[in-house]
Order: sequence, then C-alpha cells, then structure tokens
Amino acid sequence: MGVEQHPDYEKEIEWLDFTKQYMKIVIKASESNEENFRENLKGALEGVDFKDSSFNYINMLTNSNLLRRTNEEVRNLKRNEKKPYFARINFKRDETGLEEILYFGKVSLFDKETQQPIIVDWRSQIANLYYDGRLGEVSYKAEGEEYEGYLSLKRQYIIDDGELEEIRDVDLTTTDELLQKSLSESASNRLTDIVSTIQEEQNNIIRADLNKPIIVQGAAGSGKTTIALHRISYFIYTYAEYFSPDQLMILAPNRLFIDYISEVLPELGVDNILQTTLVDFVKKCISKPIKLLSPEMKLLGFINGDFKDPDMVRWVAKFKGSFEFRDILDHYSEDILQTLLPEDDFFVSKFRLYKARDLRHLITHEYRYLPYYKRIEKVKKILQNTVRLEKKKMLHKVTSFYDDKLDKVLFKTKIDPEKRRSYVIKAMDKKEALIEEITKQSRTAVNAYIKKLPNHDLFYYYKKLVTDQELFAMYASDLLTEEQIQFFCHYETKLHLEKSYEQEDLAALLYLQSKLFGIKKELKARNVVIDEAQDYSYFQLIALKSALETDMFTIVGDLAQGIHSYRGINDWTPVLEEIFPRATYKTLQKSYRTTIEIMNAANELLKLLQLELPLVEPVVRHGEQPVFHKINGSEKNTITDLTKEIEDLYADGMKTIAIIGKTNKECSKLAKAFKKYSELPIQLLKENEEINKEEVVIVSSHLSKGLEFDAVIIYSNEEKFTENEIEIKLLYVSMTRPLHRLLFFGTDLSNFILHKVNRDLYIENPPH
Ligand SMILES: Nc1ncnc2c1ncn2[C@@H]1O[C@H](COP(=O)(O)OP(=O)(O)OP(=O)(O)O)[C@@H](O)[C@H]1O
Repeated sequence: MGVEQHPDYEKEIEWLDFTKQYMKIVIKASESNEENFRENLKGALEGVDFKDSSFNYINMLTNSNLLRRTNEEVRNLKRNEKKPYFARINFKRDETGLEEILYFGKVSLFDKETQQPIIVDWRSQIANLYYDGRLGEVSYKAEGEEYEGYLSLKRQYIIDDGELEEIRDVDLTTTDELLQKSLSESASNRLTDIVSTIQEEQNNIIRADLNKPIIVQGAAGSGKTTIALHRISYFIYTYAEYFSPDQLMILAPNRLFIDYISEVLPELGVDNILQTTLVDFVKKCISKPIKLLSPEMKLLGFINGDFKDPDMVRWVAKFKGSFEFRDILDHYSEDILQTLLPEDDFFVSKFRLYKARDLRHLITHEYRYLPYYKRIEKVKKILQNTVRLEKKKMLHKVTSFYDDKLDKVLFKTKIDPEKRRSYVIKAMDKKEALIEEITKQSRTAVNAYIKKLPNHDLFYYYKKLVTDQELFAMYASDLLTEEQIQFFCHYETKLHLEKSYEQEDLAALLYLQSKLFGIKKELKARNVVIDEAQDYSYFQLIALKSALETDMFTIVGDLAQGIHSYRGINDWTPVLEEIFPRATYKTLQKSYRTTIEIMNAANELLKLLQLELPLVEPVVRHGEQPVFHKINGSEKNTITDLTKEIEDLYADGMKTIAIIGKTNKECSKLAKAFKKYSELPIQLLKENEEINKEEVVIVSSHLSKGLEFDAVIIYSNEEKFTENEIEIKLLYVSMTRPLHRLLFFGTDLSNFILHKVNRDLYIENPPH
C-alpha cells in the first residue's frame, strides 16, 4: 500500500507540517535576539495558514520568551528537524477516559499555549507503551505510580528529509517490518541510533534500574554497544538535574572503536561524554608517561607461538588479573601504611606538640577514607596549623619563664653583683637562643618531621613488590608454588629492566595509585560504561571500582568473543557475586546484525568452544549462504579474483567491505599485493585510525571486534585459524562482523575450520 492510500494520510501530513513549522519557529525564536526576532518570526510564518488559533502571529510574539530554549535544546531540535518523530500511539487513560495521541521522537516539544505535547521524547516513561506494549489493556509506570489504559494504535513512520514516506500500523500479528527494513539497510562504518526499532528485551536493559549497576552478556550483534549508548542517553534524560554528561565515562577497547561509536551519542542528544580506553584512562590517573607494551603483542605472541613457556606466560597474565593478586596488593599496601606511621613524637624545640601515638591514630582511623599519602598531607597540615597556633604560646612561655627568673635574681639582695651579672647574661642568652630555636623550628620542624617518613612513587612500590623475590614470596607463598614465584619475579624483572609495563599491569597500577595517592577529582566519573568487557580482568574491574569510588557501571560483553580470555573474564558469576553484588544481570541472545545463513555457520564455531552459552538466535532475515573460494594460483591471480569479487559485492549494493586476516602480518602482505596488482582503493586499518568509508578495509581479526561491515571476506593464505580456543574465537568474531555477505578466501577449507562446519551451511568454490 502506498503511503497516500493510508486512511489517515491527510491527517498525518497535516500533523507533520504543523510539527515541522512549530519546530522551525521555536528554533528561530531561540536563535534570534530581541531586535530581529519579529523579522525572523515573520519569515518563519510566511505562507503558513494555521487552523489552530494558538498559532496566530500575535500569540507567537507574546510567547516569544516561552519559546526560547537553551542552546543544547536548540541543537537537538535542529538535528531532528528533518525527522521529528518515528512513531505514534493512541492511548486511552482509564483515569480520565480520554484518548491521547502521542508522537514519539528523539526530542520533546510542547505547545507552549496548551501545554500539550507535540513530540514526546522516546526516553519518557510513557514511551514504554510503544516499546513494550501490546495493543489492548496496558500500563506503564512513572514516578512510582502505575497508569493503566487501553492502547488502540501503534503506528510507525518513515520520514526522510522531512517527507512522510511510509506509515505502518503495528498489530499483534505483523512482524516488526520497520526492524526488518532497518536491518536490511547497509552499514555506514558508524553505529547508528535505533530508537524507532528498539526491541522489548533491549528496552528492558536500557531502562533497567538506573540506580544499580548492570551486566549484560549479549551475543555477537545483539546490540550491546548500541544499547549501552541508548542507556546513557536515557540516564542523562532521567537525571538531567543531578548529572552532567561529563560525569560519565565510556571505556572502549581502542581508539578505532571510539571513532566508530562517536556519532551516536550526539544523535541521541548527548554531548560531552568522556570516551576513552582503559590504557589512556590509567595513564591519566597515574599522571606519568609509561612505556606500555602493545596490548595485542601477547595475543599475537600466543598465536604465533613466540613464547618459550606459553603456559607460564598465560598463567602470569591470568594471575595479574586475579582476585589473588588483588589480595596480595591489599596485604602489601597494609604494610606500606605501617611504614608511613611516625614513630617519634613531634617537637618544636623542647615542646612536644603531638604524640606519635595520636598521629598514628589519625592516619589509621580518622583519615582512613583517604589514600595513604593524602593522609600524610593531612597530618602535615595539622602539624603546620598546630605550630602556627602554638608558636606564640611557646614564645610566651619561654619569655615569661626567663623573665621570672631574671626578676627574681635582680631583686635578690644577698647576691654577689658579679654573680648576678653573669647569671643575668646567661639567662638572657638562653632565652634568646630558645626564642631563636622556636622561631626557626616553627618554620622547619614540620618538613623535617615529615621527611623522616618514606616518600616513594607508585613505580617504586610496584617494582619492589614484583621484582624482589623475597618480598613477593612473603605475600604469595601461601598462594603460589616456589616455581611460580620464581618465574613471576624473573618475568617482571625482565620487563622492568626494559622499563616496560604490559596491559595486565594496569589493574595493579591503578589499584595501588588509588590506595596510595588517589586519583584526581576530575577523573572520577560517577557512572561508567564498559564495552567489550569480557576482555577485562576481574582485577581491572575491581581497580576501576576502587579508583572511581562507585559501583555505577554498565558492563556489556560476550564471553564467546573473549579473545583475551587468557587474561580476561571467563565467567560473569565472580563479577556479579564479588565485584558488583548490587548488579542486575541480563542476557541478549538474539542477533540483529547478521543473516540467518551467516549466523548458522558462526554458531557451529560456538559449539566448538564448549562455552556454557546458548547458540545465537538470528532475527528472521535471510541472505546468501557463506561462500568458500579456494586460492591456489599466484599472488597476482589471488588479487585479481579478490578484486573481481569485491566489484561484484559493490555491484550488489554492498557499501562497506572488509577483508579480515588473522594477524596484522597477513593483512600487511595482502595490502601490499593489492597496491601492486589492483586499482581498488584499500585501507590497511591500524588501531588509532579512522575507517575510510570509500575504501575496502583490510583489518586483522582482533581489531575487527565490535565493528561491522556490509560484506566481509575472511582471508587466509599463510596464516590458518587453528582449532584452539583463541583462534576459534578470533574466527567467530570475524564471521559475525558482516550484515549481509560472508566469503572465505583461503588455500584450504581447514584454514577456517570449515571442515568442522556442517557442509550444508556454506557453498564451496562456486564458478566465477
Ligand atoms: N533494535 C534494533 N533495531 C535496529 N537495528 C538494531 C537493533 N539492535 C541492534 N541493531 C543493529 O545490530 C547491529 C549490531 O549492534 P551492536 O554493534 O550494538 O551489537 P553488539 O552486541 O555490540 O555486537 P558485537 O558484540 O558483535 O560487536 C548494529 O548494526 C545495530 O544497529
């Protein structure tokens, strides 16, 4: 049915025009100053013949101030001018018996005259009726109250460039056609907002209790990243009065990923959120540059078999992210605190101004909420204050003591005058000397006292623990074998000789930093979103929670994509039970990204992983089966075949295409060959780069995590994906990147473990 045939077409067009004009007026009113407001308004209203009396020119003028909005609101209105809303409901409230027609969009707009909503924000509570509600008797909650009523209509719109293109009425029987349509569109190299097609299971996560942390285990393509960002938008909307966006932080796996998600938040009406990586965040917290080995080095080391003793290297990585290592650091820092406790009473000259016992009490009890070195700063301040207050008193005491003595001597009659003279001189000298001593020590005693306490930096403490075998054994001998202790300290000594740290050290560094020195106030986000959280270690999550002093985390991840599982999380239970006990736990099993055919093949790999995760359910969207192409000719022939395939994909409407190789080495070689034998524009993607839409992207499997493309070619010439946990996961990640088409180019089926995949699920060597 064409949009014009819809029975409500005329009414809908009228409402859309009205909404667009109202938006325009509000924008103009807000942008203009008093002098040119009238002129602008005239312009805005030109040719508009509103039936509604509240829209006449005079009314608009008198309401000009009411129409004004903050800059941010205007920005949001402008962003949505061309697509003011995406859905509508008809809801008859039991309370009033009146039917309300509500239009939902990404920004709210009210008729200032009547206070009636023109557009209702998708984040409002009543929008739940659109996302969750079936037609019929429904209810929604707002501010603790439950409102009941009858939902008689759920309608979706496609509005493009301000023009109404489609109207769809959703009832119980129709599948969500809008979702189908939006999923069949092509990837733009940037994540988009999904406000018009958020599914019920996703809506439950976006709106789950905002006062609690949340952990989401979601299948590849289930919308984890998208939903985490929509939850931020919902959070900001709900707590606009208490939170400003700069108190939120998103931790992404790399800068490439940040670029990938960067445009969604402004689209959702949220600006100014700190988007960073764990590495960059920790570097800022410890406020000293460190040489950090590339986070992927170890992964590649395992893949390439670079380690002499891979099991032990894997063990060190795992251990540094464990609860046990946290316990060791706890004990170690308790002992550091003991070294910071003063042993001597604090004196200025002969006056004892503070007992060591009292200072120790301050440090261990009164200031226990502070990092250790901050406690010492406090003590220093207290001593300085005490000295300031006591100085006069001390001077007075000394003066009056000697003055008394002098008085007595001077008025004593039976004393030899010579003796008296010498006594007086001595007493005067003593008095002078003491006054001088008090005055001088009042300036220096505090510093001298504090100087007696140790004063080391973070790196000194960390290095000492992990490289001094005797010291380390003191804390670790109950937990580790002698061989492990030896290997660990040897491994760390080697790293420290090169003045290097590795990704796995970030947890300990951040944890110690927060315990000993604290982190700057401006870095203390009050709410944190972690994407790809399966690659974090338990200790990294603990360290973040401890450093930021909040448990308000949104954690999304997929254990099946845990390519760093040697150091990362293999099970959410300890995270839930021991780190975020208040957290809500949710799962997402449906994949929205890819087709049934591609997901069926990827699910076969999931089976090989033997994780306790259910298989992924693709939403009903069919496409072509994955295809395997054997390469056996020269490099030139391979590139010619690939180029031809890519041209066909472009011809089929694919806009973004990636070739994924197992490692950077394979990718670099392929990129070089393309340069030599093909005209196709190619981008060999690096971690800190932005994706160029116009080019075919060549990217290594670990870096492709989180990204998506219309079509993906997985390429394996020299490097096969072998059947071990990490490589199966790398292949699984690569296979779940495409929206529409998946191809394998390799020397053998087994390069992609396809010999273990049901033969009916892919096509082998189709004729070109
Ligand atoms: N309700 C929805 N409506 C339309 N598109 C959706 C919906 N949910 C998810 N998508 C789309 O599915 C794709 C996958 O989403 P996203 O990247 O957020 O998933 P993910 O779980 O983070 O994936 P992965 O773990 O594989 O990186 C995106 O293109 C997203 O826009």
